[in-house]
Amino acid sequence: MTASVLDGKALSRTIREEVKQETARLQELGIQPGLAVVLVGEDPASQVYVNSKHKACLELGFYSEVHRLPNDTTQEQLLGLVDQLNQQGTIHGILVQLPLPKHIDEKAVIDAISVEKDVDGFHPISVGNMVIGDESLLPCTPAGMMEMLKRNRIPIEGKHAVVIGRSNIVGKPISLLLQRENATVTMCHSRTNNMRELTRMADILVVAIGKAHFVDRSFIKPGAVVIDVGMNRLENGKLVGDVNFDDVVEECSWITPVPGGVGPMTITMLMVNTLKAAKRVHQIQ
Ligand SMILES: Nc1nc2c(c(=O)[nH]1)N[C@@H](CN(C=O)c1ccc(C(=O)N[C@@H](CCC(=O)O)C(=O)O)cc1)CN2
Repeated sequence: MTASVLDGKALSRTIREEVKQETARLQELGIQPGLAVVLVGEDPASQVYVNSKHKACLELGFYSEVHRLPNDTTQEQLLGLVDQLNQQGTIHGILVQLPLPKHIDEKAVIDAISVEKDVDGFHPISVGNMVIGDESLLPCTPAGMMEMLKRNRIPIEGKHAVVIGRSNIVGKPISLLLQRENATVTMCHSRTNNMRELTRMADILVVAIGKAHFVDRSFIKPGAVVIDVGMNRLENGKLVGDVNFDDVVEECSWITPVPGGVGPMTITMLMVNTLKAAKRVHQIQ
């Protein structure tokens, strides 16, 4: 068996086209979705992501503000900017690029973002709403994964999903979203004993552990769907996932590549969330 590849770039193009059309409809009503992205410091990867977010906004017809602050910005200064953006009518979504420099408390900053503008879905109220199944903006990477499964009509209900990794940004939310679709979910992490015994029972395996090529074919149940959220830069500069793609591809039914899988969906779902936030504030269906 050779797996079909879940192409995040192609799906992103489709979804962005949908967002663009919906944005044009809003503009006829005098509404332009607006996103503010805040970057503190000069982390090279973060700069690339922030530029991509700005570019995506312009392509879709959004209003975009990028605030680039120096590395020695104080927490008070950053909270002051978040407060200003919370009040600003042209802004429907606020995203503070992570990671933040060590002297700034990430949680304090996320908590300060108005829930209505929390397009990252990281605010504790957004997380709480997701847990109880109420309407909320979902974290972009897990939301992107769900979209990849659903739009490719990959069955979730009744399936055994195993998630490796328990981060607040990926592992925990994707476990909840899969459970919401009636999967039976097992969570594994760095201290799980006999991890292979669990992963070999997985119909859907999500890997978000942050270790290059951690998963090989010995982890895989034949025919499984494998979603790789890892992004690891090797010394030779190559970007690889947490899954050894070449080793696993003949064992599974579907697989996401790195690059070109889940990654591109992250920024696309940010655009979807910003559009939703704008529609919600203007009470548009
Ligand atoms: N506030 C947030 N910070 C961070 C988030 C987030 O969702 N919210 N996620 C990541 C970074 N990120 C977006 O911010 C992001 C990561 C990866 C990609 C992507 O398209 N990856 C490509 C490869 C890109 C490359 O070559 O480096 C891929 O996988 O194909 C987009 C966005 C952490 N911070």
